[in-house]
Amino acid sequence: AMFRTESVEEFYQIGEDIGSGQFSEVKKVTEKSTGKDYAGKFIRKRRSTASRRGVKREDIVREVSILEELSHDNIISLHDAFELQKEVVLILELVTGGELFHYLAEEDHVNEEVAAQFVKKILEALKHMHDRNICHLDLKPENIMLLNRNTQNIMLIDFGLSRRIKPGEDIRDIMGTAEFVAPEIINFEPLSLNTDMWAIGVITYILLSGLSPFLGDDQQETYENVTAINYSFEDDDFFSSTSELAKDFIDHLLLKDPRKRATVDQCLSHPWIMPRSKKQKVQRQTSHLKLEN
Ligand SMILES: Cc1ccnnc1
Repeated sequence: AMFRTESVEEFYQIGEDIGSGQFSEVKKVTEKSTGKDYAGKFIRKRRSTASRRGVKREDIVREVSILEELSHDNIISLHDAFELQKEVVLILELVTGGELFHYLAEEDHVNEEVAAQFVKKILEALKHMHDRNICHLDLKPENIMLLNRNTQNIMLIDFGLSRRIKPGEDIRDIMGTAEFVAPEIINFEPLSLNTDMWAIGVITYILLSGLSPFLGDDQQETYENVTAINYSFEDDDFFSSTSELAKDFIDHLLLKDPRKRATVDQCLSHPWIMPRSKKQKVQRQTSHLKLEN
């Protein structure tokens, strides 16, 4: 059996809230036998098929089996799992550097050198997944945590929507957060590893400018902006110092046809991520933080 059925409180001391999701709460927990701290993700089980609250047991089993298959420095590791009557508790590696989202809120936008390092780390974690035919399908700043404030070291933390993509199998039913979903998700067309690459384009755009490329006044408007690929770098206040390399990187990801988007390997060898010449390196550095005076 995948889940222990003893009481989690017998083995872990439950601490304070450190995060919450739609149907889950994350609390700091301490393993009694070792004194080590972890993150306990308490996921409410769906009580009946008619209900829309809670998570289907099979979806929790899928998240656990994907977490067990992955092993990478920038992907959260699973230490233990318990099943109680109303909920499942995943004991996850504890990350305390805060969400990339909150870092962005304080930093507004980051200079290209720093942004490129962040994106490279996210791409390395994503490569580990894509090489195993696993796609995340919910990449967004909230699901990316900082290991600590001063490095670009990140951790992917939430695999609730992740799927194994079997060749020929058709996945159409996933719906992540409007700002980050690819056109094929909105149009209920088949999803693929390339669906994650769209989200990398959106996250990079936000890292560089602090703006969300497709965000509208409501979800409907956001969806219209996404399906129309309605984004630009024209807003001079935010992109005047952005390099052509960075714009080229994003333009190869925010493409309607998933097959035309750069793959994770192509992104890792793009000159914005892996500058080949002094000139390309300088291009990345000349974009500077417009320091608010
Ligand atoms: C919120 C969170 C999740 C997983 N690990 N640490 C913190």
